[in-house]
Amino acid sequence: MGEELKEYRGQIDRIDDDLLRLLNQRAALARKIGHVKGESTVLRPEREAQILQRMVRNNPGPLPDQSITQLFVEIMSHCRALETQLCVAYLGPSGTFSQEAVEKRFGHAVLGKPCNSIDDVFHTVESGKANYGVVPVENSTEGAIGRTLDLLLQSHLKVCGEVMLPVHQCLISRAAGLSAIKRVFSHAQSLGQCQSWLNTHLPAAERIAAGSNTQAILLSLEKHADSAAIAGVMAAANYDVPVLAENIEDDPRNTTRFLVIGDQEVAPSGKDKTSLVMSAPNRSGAVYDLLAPLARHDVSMTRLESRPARSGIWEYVFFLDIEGHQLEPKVALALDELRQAAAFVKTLGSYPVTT
Ligand SMILES: O=C(O)C(=O)C[C@]1(C(=O)O)C=C[C@@H](O)C=C1
Repeated sequence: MGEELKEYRGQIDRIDDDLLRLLNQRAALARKIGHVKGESTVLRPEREAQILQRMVRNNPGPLPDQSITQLFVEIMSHCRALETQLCVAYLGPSGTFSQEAVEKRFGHAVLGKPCNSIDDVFHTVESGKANYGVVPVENSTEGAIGRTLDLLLQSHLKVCGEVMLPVHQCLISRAAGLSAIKRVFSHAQSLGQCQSWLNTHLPAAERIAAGSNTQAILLSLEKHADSAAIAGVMAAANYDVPVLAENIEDDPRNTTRFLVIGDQEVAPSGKDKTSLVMSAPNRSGAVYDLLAPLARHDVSMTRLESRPARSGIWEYVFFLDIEGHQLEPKVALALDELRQAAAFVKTLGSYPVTT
């Protein structure tokens, strides 16, 4: 037993020495690439997506694909930081799911900049105080985040990527137990994601919407004997509040999709999607006419969301995600025809698909 352990640990030490050498060789190359790129953009989402796809495709195991992805996100994060340290704005404070989304996409070698609101994330990136921003755009249980859609319509920023984050909610409190809880604070989205659980386990508790889940924790701590908050485990740990119940979201597949926004047009990766927003002229069959060019050129639509246009009552704009990059010939043709059929079209960006 002792000999076997020593032998295996010896092998691990030799592999770690190799890894150390190889990681530094990789980092030195990234630094050289940084010099070749000069003043141009350091982050290349298409290249990072291709690296991750290739590593997953070639993964022989036993490490699961998800672990390989996480490891290479971190490796690229640290290599990228030798070229320049990126600043990424997100809906704060720290401990929110938005921060988790930043770490999932960019790794840990970036400077996170917590902002007070989604508007603030957009302003921070627009004014150059951060290189990128990460904003929630839809949740699988609660649907679209309207404010993000409205701001995408107004802003000159582009969508440079997406992050899918499984969201697991916890009931956290310093109260003695569930029976002591008279009120539950959380962001309206999180309260919505846990409605059935709350109806069953805390039917009499008042539900109070807060600006963020972290703010909800702070509010609940002011009256800790009879208050609770709904938030993620990371936020619970940050504030050292006991978790009374885990995975209380109504749908265990509950996922929030975030968008990466920035002042950059992303090149094709080979597996991309394009987000756009458009409005239809006010006549019968107009929406059908808008979608016909997509069907004609065999471009699949993965999402269609309508939103009040704010230019007139009962007028709408439509947010679409379509498969493919806007530079791919069939997508470009479909978009050209769409521009002729629509009253207004704005391409929000093409970016690599993630799962
Ligand atoms: O290939 C590049 O352009 C690099 O800068 C290297 C690298 C990497 O670590 O592989 C780092 C940052 C970019 O976003 C893409 C890839």
